[in-house]
Amino acid sequence: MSASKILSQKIKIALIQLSGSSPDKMANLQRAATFVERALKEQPDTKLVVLPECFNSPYSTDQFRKYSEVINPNEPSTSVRFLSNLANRFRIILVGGTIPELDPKTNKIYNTSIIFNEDGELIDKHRKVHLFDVDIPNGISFHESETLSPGEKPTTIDTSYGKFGVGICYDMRFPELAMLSARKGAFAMIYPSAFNTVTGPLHWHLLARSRAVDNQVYVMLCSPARNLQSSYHAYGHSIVVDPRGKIVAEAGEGEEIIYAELDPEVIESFRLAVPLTKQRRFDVYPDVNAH
Ligand SMILES: NC(=O)CCC(=O)C(=O)O
Repeated sequence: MSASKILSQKIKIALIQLSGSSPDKMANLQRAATFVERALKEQPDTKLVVLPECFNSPYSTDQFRKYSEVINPNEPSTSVRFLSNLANRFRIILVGGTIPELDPKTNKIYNTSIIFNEDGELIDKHRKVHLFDVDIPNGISFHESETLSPGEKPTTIDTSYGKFGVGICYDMRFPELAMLSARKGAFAMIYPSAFNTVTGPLHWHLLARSRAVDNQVYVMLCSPARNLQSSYHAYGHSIVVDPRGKIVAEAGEGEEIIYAELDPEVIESFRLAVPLTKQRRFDVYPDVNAH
């Protein structure tokens, strides 16, 4: 597939690094709306906006069920209705961070990203596939699986600009999701995220740049701002990396919006110069699925 088809035209994007969420869901949604409005005032051509992981609920395993919502496009829940209106009002594609999702059939809870088009339609959702379960001595212990269940499928979204893949935070450690989306022709991987202050300095930039270089796609990681009053200290540093592995925008640790323009020419020229897709040797590694 030619790169001009991968991304049909230049697109301006914004990542909103919101402060770590307060216990008040409605206040968190309103704050997200204020920042989206600010982004569109500062950069009126912005067409795609990303919010962080768990932007309207505490990032805490004992709180996920309490804040969970049933995601049903026919009966929109609080967050779905709010984000749908926001996307429609500003005519943007909105990757609405993540919210805890309750599946009413199974009573399971998922960490789920909901994605809206410019008309405010819920076009897809991604349930976090790889749960953040770690024990780092003298560092951090966190076990999402205490209350969350893992998603069961990769997610690639079709838009008027082309396709992008969605993963959630810890998902970025597993190259397979990005690889699958890239092979379907995605121009970018988007990860609403909330790394912590132990693993963030070690791996955040490395993983963003690796997924970009592996797949020659743009990579966007959107974090909450660091809030030392909350139980979980997010790393911040929301970041946009281009298909060459170059960091084109990066936030600090506080509340901030970062902007970037994704350019099909950057994808096309780098793929021509370093033609990885043509050079793959599935004859040498036939166990790796070519599709
Ligand atoms: N919210 C998460 O998935 C955190 C992932 C993380 O911090 C990591 O090191 O991986």
